[in-house]
Amino acid sequence: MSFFKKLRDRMFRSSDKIGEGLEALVAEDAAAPEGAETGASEAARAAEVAPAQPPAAPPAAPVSPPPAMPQAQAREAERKVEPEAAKPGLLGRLFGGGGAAVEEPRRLVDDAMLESLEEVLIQTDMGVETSMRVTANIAEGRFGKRISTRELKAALAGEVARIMEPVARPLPIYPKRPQVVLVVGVNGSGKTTTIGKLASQFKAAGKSVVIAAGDTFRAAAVEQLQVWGQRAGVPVLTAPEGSDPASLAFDALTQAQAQGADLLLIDTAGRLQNRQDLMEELAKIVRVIRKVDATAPHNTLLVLDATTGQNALSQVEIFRKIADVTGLVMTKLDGTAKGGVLVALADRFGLPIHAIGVGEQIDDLAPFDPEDFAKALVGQE
Ligand SMILES: Nc1nc2c(ncn2[C@@H]2O[C@H](COP(=O)(O)OP(=O)(O)OP(=O)(O)O)[C@@H](O)[C@H]2O)c(=O)[nH]1
Repeated sequence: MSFFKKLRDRMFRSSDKIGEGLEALVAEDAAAPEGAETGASEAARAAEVAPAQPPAAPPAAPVSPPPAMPQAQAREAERKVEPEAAKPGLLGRLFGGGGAAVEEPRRLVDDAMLESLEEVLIQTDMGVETSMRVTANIAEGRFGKRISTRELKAALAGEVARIMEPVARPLPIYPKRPQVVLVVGVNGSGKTTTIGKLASQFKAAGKSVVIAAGDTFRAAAVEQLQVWGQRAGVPVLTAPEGSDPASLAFDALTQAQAQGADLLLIDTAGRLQNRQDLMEELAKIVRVIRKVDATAPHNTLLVLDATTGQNALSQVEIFRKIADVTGLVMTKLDGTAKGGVLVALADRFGLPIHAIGVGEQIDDLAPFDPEDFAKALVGQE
């Protein structure tokens, strides 16, 4: 299965939420009583969009309404189109061509519609600021026109992809051996799983990988890494429970160097309850590994759990203060209604998003593709 298909299938809750929200938003207007929303200011705004459009005279021929037409006028034109659309010719019906004449429901892009759109986006955890910016961009050039769900989804996917494009960068691979990747993030965000997946994928790509189980406070995390290591055929260096993670990182880097390994992945603890301790622990790991290689760590990956929604934003803020975060991995995009938080993250911090996780298996981690993500997020086929 392609990763896009998997992403689209598994991001069902986000896509459902946005997709259904957009359909409801368009349908709302289609179901509204004729002319109900046609206020003076709206007509004026619509006229502003298309100053050359004569405001009152309906078109003589039954053609589709020009998009910038005031609402009442547009509806009038639509009514004239309907009888044609409802009666496809015999040949058309025989060969299934009749369906093409069925008009898609459309909604006027006005203030009320844009407000509803903003709400739909906020519900997916895109955040207020980003939702407002995206909505404003959607409005540009479309205000006063009538838009279908399909067009709205395409426009939205385009906007999301545009925001995400600059941050979509795979984990950079340097000629430096071993390349040291420090992996940070709160407990349960998916650090261990991500390290396991990365190790397996790099190993499968022919790289030699070493893992350091630096969360020495959680025996379960160490065991989990050992399982991943066995599965991937990658050595996992461990230390006794409660011992100094910096000392383990030092040993691991020395060993990785001696082995001529390509990549050293260092897991870390994620206890944010005591931020000061964690800060000191991470700073010490960095200090100590720099005794072996002054340029290490070459990447500091922050692993974020998509299901935490807006909380991911504050985690980035905190971890940027305690570690020199160079890139993000977003896990658990499967089964969350909060996938929009990735857009907020990109918009707010501009940190590279290296990979996304959509499940617990090795191949459920893939480089971040902005267009696939945007399409999956808005439920576009
Ligand atoms: N559905 C889903 N589950 C995931 C994904 N990534 C990780 N998980 C699960 O999330 C849970 C926590 O993942 P861990 O990798 O243990 O997280 P951690 O950050 O290492 O947590 P600690 O070991 O407590 O520090 C596990 O049950 C994983 O299987 C993902 O992309 N999708």
